[in-house]
Parts: sequence; C-alpha cells; structure tokens
Amino acid sequence: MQANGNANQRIARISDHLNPNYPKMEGSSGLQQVSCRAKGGAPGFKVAILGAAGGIGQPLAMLMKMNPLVSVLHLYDVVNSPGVTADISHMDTGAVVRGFLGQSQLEDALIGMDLVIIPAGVPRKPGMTRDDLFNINAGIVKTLCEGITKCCPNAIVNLISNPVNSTVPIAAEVFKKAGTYDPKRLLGVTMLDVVRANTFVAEVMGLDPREVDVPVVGGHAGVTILPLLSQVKPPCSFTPEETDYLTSRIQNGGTEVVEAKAGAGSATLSMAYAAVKFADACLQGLRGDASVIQCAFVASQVTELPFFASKVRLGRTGIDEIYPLGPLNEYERVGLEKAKKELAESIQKGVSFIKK
Ligand SMILES: NC(=O)c1ccc[n+]([C@@H]2O[C@H](COP(=O)([O-])OP(=O)(O)OC[C@H]3O[C@@H](n4cnc5c(N)ncnc54)[C@H](O)[C@@H]3O)[C@@H](O)[C@H]2O)c1
Ligand SMILES: O=C(O)C[C@H](O)C(=O)O
Repeated sequence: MQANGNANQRIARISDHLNPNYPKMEGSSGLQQVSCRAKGGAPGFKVAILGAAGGIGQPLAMLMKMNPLVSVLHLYDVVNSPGVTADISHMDTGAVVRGFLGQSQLEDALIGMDLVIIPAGVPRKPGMTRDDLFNINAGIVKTLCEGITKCCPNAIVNLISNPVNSTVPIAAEVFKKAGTYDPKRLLGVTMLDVVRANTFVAEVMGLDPREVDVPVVGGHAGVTILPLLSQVKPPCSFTPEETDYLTSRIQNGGTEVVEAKAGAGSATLSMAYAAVKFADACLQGLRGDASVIQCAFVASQVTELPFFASKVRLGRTGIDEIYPLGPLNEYERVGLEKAKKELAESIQKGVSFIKK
C-alpha cells in the first residue's frame, strides 16, 4: 500500500527513537513496538520532573503531559519511573515522554531541560513538622541540584521538596559552589498556600475561588506562611474572628491534610494542581508573556532575610521583578515578625548544611 511504502525504513523501535536510555520494562506485554512516526521537535519547552513516581510526581506528570507549552517531558525517579512513564506516554497529547530510573540516569534526564520541577523526598506523617524531613530531604535535594549544575545550569528550578524554607537555601549553596547560581532561576514553590488561601477565603465570603487572589508571603511552614488578607482581591473586609480563622487554617492547611491521610502522606493532588499552575506561569514567562505574576520563595531583598516569599513577575530568564509587600495592617506586621524569626533559622540551617 502506498501509505506503507518503505515501511521497513520507517520502522524503528519507539523506545530507541525517543531515547536510547529509555528504561527497559521487564515483564511488559512483549508486544513489539514498531512503526514510529513520532514527530520530534514540536515547539515548546523541555521539562523534567525529579521524583516523578511519587504521590505528587504522578499527577504532576499527568498534568504536565496535558500542558500545551511542554514539548518534552522527562520523568526521573529512583523507583517505578518506567511504569509511570509507560502509562503517561499513552496519553494523546503533544509532549514526548521519556523515563529515567536511578542515579545513573539522572544526568540524561536533565540534559537540555528548560524547567526542572523537584517533588523528590519524603513527606510528613502526623505529629511531624516539615523540619523533621530535613535530614533525609536535604541530601536528596543536594544530589539533584548537583546534577542540575552539570547538565542544565540555565534551567528554571521549581523546588517543592520540604522543608522548602531550608531546601531552597541548600539549592542556592550547591549552585554557588559550582559557580552556576542565578537567583532569578531558583524558585521555592509556595503556590499551594495561595491555592488554599483563595479557596478558604472564597468559602468564608461566599465567592467563586477562581475570582479570589490572596497574596501569601514569608515561607512555607507554620507561622512563616503569612496570608495578607488586607490585600485580598476583590477587596474583602474580615471580622477579627474571620481573620484569625483564615490565617490559622491557611497556616495549618498542610497539617490538616497530613492528619486526614493518617500516616499515608501529605497533600499530593492539590499540590500537583498547584505545582502545575506555578510551572505553567514559569513557562508563560519563558515564552515572553507579559504580566505573569505569582508568589514564590526566592532570594530577595524585600526584607532583611536572604530568602522570602512574595509576589514575583516571571519572564524569559526567570524572575524579572520581586514586588514589595505593600501596606500591612497591625495583625500582619505582628505575623511578619514571627515569620521572620522562624525563617531566619530555617534558612541558616539550609546554608550550613552545604557550607559545613
Ligand atoms: N512545597 C509544597 O507546598 C509541598 C506540598 C506537598 C508536599 N511537599 C513535599 O514534597 C515532597 C514529596 O511529597 P510526596 O507526597 O510526593 O512524597 P512521596 O514519598 O509520595 O514521593 C516522593 C518521591 O520521591 C522519590 N525520591 C526519593 N529520593 C529520590 C531521589 N534521590 N531522586 C529522585 N527521586 C527520589 C521517591 O522514590 C518517591 O517516588 C515531600 O518532601 C513533601 O513534604 C511540598
Ligand atoms: O504539609 C506538608 O507536609 C506538605 C506540604 O508542605 C503542604 O503544605 O501540604
């Protein structure tokens, strides 16, 4: 048949065509993978997810596969990435998906990436603080960031692994040590705090959450999560009881999920949603869209601390502008002082982990 003329020349194993390092999947159906006419080079960005087989990683991978701004999606983990990759690669969306398994494939996963999203690491169980995760996650983040310095030093990095207040300073120190640090490209993901704040404020005020915008500044743990309810859009006026309730619920949203999951981990689905919302903003910025603004935990001069979460404008090279906090009311000024005290210690802990 005409359409199949020279078929033998076109036939290639899909795995070889897409990536010679694609993990072999032992015990798979045994069907021969043939007839590859996959389109390479579609316009879009190359994105890697490190920790792609985890509770956040899997739905995040699925949602990024659905993102039209993504042309290539690399899924890396130390376990189970072949299965997740096989599964997600069957989705009929544009991005080409490739899987990478284990430390020996980290560099292949990272070469040429525009955006690296990191949800690798252990989650909390009831009774733990995010800081209790430091001992395990600090080392994981260090290793992954060392890979980034070697293979894609110009990539935008979205760091999700907790404790974010310490892992972002760890990443910065790793990049500094390697001489590749660009503070405009390293962003701690605090988007879930904003997502929660929008939802909880909408509930209290009887609004559609999609129309609510709450700036959440500071960091990503307990009192360091500081919602600026005086700056909510559309403008809202809260009673003191509502302010207390909302501030506490936003600050403890993560714990609310950890307790509800009763030992089975922390927020994964809402986090994947928030991570994709944030990653999409980063990609829109890279594409050159105007006025892409989100909150993130970044190197900052907004306060005397070296890192702080506030609204940032995203552009072609990462962060284009960091916005000041704006006018705070007395309740928020008190909250800010508490947040800064805890943040200073968490930041120092991260810096010392690399410098020691
Ligand atoms: N920033 C936030 O708002 C936010 C929200 C929710 C969770 N988190 C954090 O995200 C992290 C992941 O949470 P989860 O629920 O997906 O956990 P999970 O245990 O379900 O998944 C973590 C994944 O990381 C992988 N991993 C472990 N070591 C690795 C390494 N060296 N390289 C690559 N991958 C590695 C694991 O194999 C696993 O698949 C936790 O630290 C959690 O506290 C942050
Ligand atoms: O609470 C956690 O440990 C996970 C995450 O930081 C969250 O806010 O849901």
